Amino acid sequence: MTEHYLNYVNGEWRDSADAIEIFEPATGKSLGTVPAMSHEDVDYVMNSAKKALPAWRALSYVERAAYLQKAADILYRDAEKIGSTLSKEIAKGLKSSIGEVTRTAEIVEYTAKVGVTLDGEVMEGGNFEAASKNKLAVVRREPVGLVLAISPFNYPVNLAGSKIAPALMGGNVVAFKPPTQGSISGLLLAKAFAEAGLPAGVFNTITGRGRVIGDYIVEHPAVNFINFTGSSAVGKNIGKLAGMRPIMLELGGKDAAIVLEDADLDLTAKNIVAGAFGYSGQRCTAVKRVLVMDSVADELVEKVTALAKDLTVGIPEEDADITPLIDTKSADYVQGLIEEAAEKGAKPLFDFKREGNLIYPMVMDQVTTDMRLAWEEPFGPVLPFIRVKSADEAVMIANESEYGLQSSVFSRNFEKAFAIAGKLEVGTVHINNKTQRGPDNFPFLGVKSSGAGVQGVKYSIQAMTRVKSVVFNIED
Ligand SMILES: NC(=O)C1=CN([C@@H]2O[C@H](COP(=O)(O)OP(=O)(O)OC[C@H]3O[C@@H](n4cnc5c(N)ncnc54)[C@H](OP(=O)(O)O)[C@@H]3O)[C@@H](O)[C@H]2O)C=CC1
Ligand SMILES: O=C(O)[C@H](O)COP(=O)(O)O
Repeated sequence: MTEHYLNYVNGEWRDSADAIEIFEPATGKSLGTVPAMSHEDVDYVMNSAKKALPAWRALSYVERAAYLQKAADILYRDAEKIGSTLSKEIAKGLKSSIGEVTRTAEIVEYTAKVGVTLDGEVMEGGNFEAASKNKLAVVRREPVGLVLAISPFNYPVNLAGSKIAPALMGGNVVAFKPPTQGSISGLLLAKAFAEAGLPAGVFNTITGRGRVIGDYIVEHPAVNFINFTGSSAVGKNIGKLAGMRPIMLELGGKDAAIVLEDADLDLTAKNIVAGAFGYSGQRCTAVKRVLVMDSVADELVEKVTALAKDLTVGIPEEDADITPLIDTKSADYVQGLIEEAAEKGAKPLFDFKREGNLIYPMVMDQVTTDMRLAWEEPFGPVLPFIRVKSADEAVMIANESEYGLQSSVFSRNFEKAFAIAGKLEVGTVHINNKTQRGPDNFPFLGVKSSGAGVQGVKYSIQAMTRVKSVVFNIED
């Protein structure tokens, strides 16, 4: 018998009339069931959260930080337990899954530390005009209210913690909807917050299929801020439904690694392989295309292929580098991109191999801009090489993407790399390193179809709070 997990609402574990069964992607075995919340269940979550808001926002920063520190300690303690379920639920290598939980604990702990240093300010009207010299503004940050946090399947715990902790630190109450494939792990994360003793209603969970309850929770009038990570399609829909309410969207990407003639090719190859194939390419920040100068393309392709050949393929428990993709639809999509590119003349450097949803790593050379693989996000273990004649051509192709999450530039010429970084339409450029979100105190954002708003501990707290000024008019 597998376990039936419950939602955490208003300080209690609650069931719903319907349930969803969660299966392990790697084995097809049942991992347990979670409630499928109805609209009435959702209303109860939102009402409970709203009731808890006044007392929570009235607490001092140090009091809220103490709750977060407790939650972080519990997450450190339970990292292996939560990580082993997470590994099964989303077919992520066991070590990386435990690492995801530990990284979440680190974010929660750091949020508690940074939160207590964020001060308001006092402003003098006389700095603008002499006539206002008697006006003094006390500018402080206030919570936005009820934050709806929605995380994706590939980081169900970490991309939840990185929203929940800054929201709570800012004095907000939270309704957290984990991805369905990842909801058991999301509810285990909730257990840590529950054990930390947060007052009832401050933190709540909502499980249910996004396509069934997604629009309802997003449009819910009680919600004041939507903090979402996931696909661009769902994100754009949320943007439309949000109306005047502020949002944070972290969406898809097609991150390019631009490799110049003078790059250290060993370092470049190592970074490209780690960046492209980590968690089988199911990362928004994965290296999703290489734009390499013709003159060094052969050598780089050879080095990348040699490293990719050594990637281990298998099941998450064995910590294989490449594990089965999250579902059949995703695996079919990746296969379709590979086949279309091959039909149009791209050169697969390995034999295509697929067992169920397990796709073996694939490197494709001679990919050109008429192929879908040059533009679409596979979210799987396939790495296209596009050969270019100049840095300008690389920048042009990089910027033609509908996405704008991150890019890498590999070069020994720092000035040249810096100049290229300035031309790339993305949120972050990494010089001589793979694209990646962390360290988690850095700003993390996407432009164009890759998102809206800025994440990163301090930035997330700022995004989910707003300034309020009280102006004193002082008699002479
Ligand atoms: N830029 C970034 O930081 C990141 C971006 N991503 C992107 O996310 C995608 C993969 O994640 P995936 O989970 O498949 O993305 P989805 O967009 O399918 O789902 C993300 C979350 O949204 C929920 N959801 C689905 N439909 C709705 C709706 N109508 N309204 C509200 N919520 C809804 C899902 O629930 P349910 O599971 O129940 O459907 C899930 O919790 C990739 O495109 C990837 O690039 C991923 C991680 C980081
Ligand atoms: O979901 C994603 O892919 C993450 O936001 C990327 O995080 P990472 O670069 O740390 O894997």
